[in-house]
Amino acid sequence: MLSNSIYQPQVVAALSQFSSLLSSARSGSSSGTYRRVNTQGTNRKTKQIASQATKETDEVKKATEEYKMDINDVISLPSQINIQELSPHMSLIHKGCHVSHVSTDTFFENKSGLSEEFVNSDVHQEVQRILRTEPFRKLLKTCTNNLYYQQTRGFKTQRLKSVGIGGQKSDSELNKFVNILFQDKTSGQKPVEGEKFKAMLQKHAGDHATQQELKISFADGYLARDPSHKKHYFDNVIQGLLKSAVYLFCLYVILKLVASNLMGRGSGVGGLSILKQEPFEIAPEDVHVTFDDVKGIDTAKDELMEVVDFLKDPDKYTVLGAKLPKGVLLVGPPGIGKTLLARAVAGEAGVPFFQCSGSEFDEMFVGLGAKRIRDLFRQAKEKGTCVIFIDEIDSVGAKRTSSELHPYANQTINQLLAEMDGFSQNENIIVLGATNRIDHLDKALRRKGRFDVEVRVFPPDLKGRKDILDLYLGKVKADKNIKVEDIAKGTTGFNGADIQDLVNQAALKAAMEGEDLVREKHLYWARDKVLMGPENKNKIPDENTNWNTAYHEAGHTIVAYFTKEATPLHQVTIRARGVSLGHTSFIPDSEEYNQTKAKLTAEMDVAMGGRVAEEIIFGSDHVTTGASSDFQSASRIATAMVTKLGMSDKIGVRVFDIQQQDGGLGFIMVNQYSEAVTKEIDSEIKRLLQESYDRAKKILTNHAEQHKELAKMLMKYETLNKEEIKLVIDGKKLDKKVFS
Ligand SMILES: Nc1ncnc2c1ncn2[C@@H]1O[C@H](COP(=O)(O)OP(=O)(O)OP(=O)(O)O)[C@@H](O)[C@H]1O
Ligand SMILES: [Zn+2]
Repeated sequence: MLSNSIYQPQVVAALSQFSSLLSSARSGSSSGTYRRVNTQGTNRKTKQIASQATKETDEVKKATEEYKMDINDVISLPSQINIQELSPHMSLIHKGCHVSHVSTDTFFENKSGLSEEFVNSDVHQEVQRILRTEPFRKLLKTCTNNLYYQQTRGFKTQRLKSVGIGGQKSDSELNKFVNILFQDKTSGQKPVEGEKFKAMLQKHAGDHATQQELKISFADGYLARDPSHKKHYFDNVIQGLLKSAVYLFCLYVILKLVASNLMGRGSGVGGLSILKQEPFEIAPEDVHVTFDDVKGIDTAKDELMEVVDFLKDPDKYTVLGAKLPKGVLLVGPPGIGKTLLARAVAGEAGVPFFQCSGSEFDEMFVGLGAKRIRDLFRQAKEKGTCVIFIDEIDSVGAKRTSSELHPYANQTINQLLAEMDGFSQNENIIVLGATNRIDHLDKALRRKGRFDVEVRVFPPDLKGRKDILDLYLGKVKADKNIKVEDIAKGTTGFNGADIQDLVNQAALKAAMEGEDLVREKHLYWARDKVLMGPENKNKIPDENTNWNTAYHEAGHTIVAYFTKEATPLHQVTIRARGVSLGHTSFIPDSEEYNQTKAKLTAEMDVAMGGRVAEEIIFGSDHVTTGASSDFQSASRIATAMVTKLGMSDKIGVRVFDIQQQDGGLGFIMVNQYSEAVTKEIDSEIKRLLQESYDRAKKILTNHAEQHKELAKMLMKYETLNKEEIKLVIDGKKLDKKVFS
């Protein structure tokens, strides 16, 4: 890619890890309370909210695009009003949030208040009725949110506050406006002021901007009359007041606690009854998850089978005197399904489930973390047989500290150890702990009788990803012809949460396109989005940049096409996405568990293709900065080949622990080794990169015509799939629908 283009497994893995990190950060529970979990998972909730938000903006966008209303329609609105016609009004209002309003007083002299007759008139009633209907209010909410947003940003604060939805006009002004426009229908009079309004518009014929503002004012007038907006506004006020009250209360509690600690009263726990929180338990009937819902991590599932069996029939084990582990550690990166597994254990066994997160035991106050642990285990013990799940156990069970600064940090962990030691024979409690940093855990936690079993959860392999895809595609309306295996091949490094997200994104896209089924193209689209961020709607407006991108990407493509060991091409595009201007993507034929020297070399050659192409076409003075990430990945491969993988004959198989102090940019810092060795390593890396560059150059020189043709086609069609790439390279005619 220009800047980001090549899907390398490592990059994919890093990216997917990053995205699940993000999602777990977003969905992280607030500390201080045991989470009551529903089986949908917290991530799901965040996603729902996110998709809701997209929908609303889209609706507003659509309304904005649809604005085609003739002014005559606006004026006769009261008699033939319907929701479709109102949507454009909303868009006007939406725009109205940004443009400056023209005061209605400027246009109408009549300044009397709203008459009683008018309030009782059919017209008014009808407008009120429609304003209260659901679709309209939904749109309205988006707009009001926008207004409140402006308010919080400090724009026009006072004025907006004084009118709520009404924009910049005061309430009485708007009353007047409505009154002027809609004459009492009962008297049979035509809306005379409507005529005035029309005349006013005609007066400004040709001055589109003023007309627009007039219309905005008009639509505004409608809205200001609906009391429900005020309610919305006051709801916000009330919410604000409530919030302040809560803050004040918290402040009071904290001050009180600090005071009681300072005065040496109580143990520091006694005074905390006010903060006491009962852990939430999830009843067996609420834990709907079973092992069938967990795919792609079969080894971990198998290992936990034993635990389920024990929970189901403890006597079978205890009769023989067999002891099952009290604690099982689930170890693996975020988003891989550890929480899901734990829930499935409880679900399969049909026993109560307690879930909490290690971060909830943070030592806010002396002894509070330990107390929470005690509470949790007390409740669990009352149940007899159950599963306790402690997510992020590293944050409670991190290595104990002897630091003067954290004299109480050990209390929580000691309490946890004591509780686990204290299980008696008839308490069939299994504690599952999840962590992705096992080396951070206190050794004492992993001793016999505590968390002495470790279940490693690995990212799903090809079959695993296919199973997870099947699972989630089964939950949406999907095209039966989707080649799921191909998608699975193209999602190396994705974990369960990523795949769930991918299917969800694809379904959203399909819905947005008005399709009846989720199709393969939506899944690929979603994959690219998950990997590289959202697509830029428009082409980069600069022709030169586009040509540069086209040659650069075509360069990667040609080198990949003519390099035997390179990963097969999937598609090439010059449509910008996230930070990249274009990219070339690849999908391996089969899952790669190991990389050969030839494959790594091919990967470097392909990475070089972009810059080499720029140099050949535009000359060495006109190469761009867009190849930096290509170089970065090539350098990383070369460095690893020389220092870690024994793939340089000159250096041999010795592994060098090189400290890269530049975040892996490839400009390495070598420690501990003699200057001669350092030099040799350096020159080997340089040689590998140079050879790669030369190979790429040779391919592009030999296939100059095809390279140029491919760039041309990219300029024309923006995106080419592997079949189309082949057609172009084979010199066949390519004729496909041109993108807008
Ligand atoms: N193997 C899987 N099979 C099916 N769905 C999965 C799988 N892995 C993850 N998911 C989906 O992703 C969501 C998030 O996964 P989960 O919370 O279990 O991951 P985790 O490993 O516990 O991550 P974290 O460390 O961030 O808590 C799950 O609720 C589930 O919907
Ligand atoms: Zn590139």
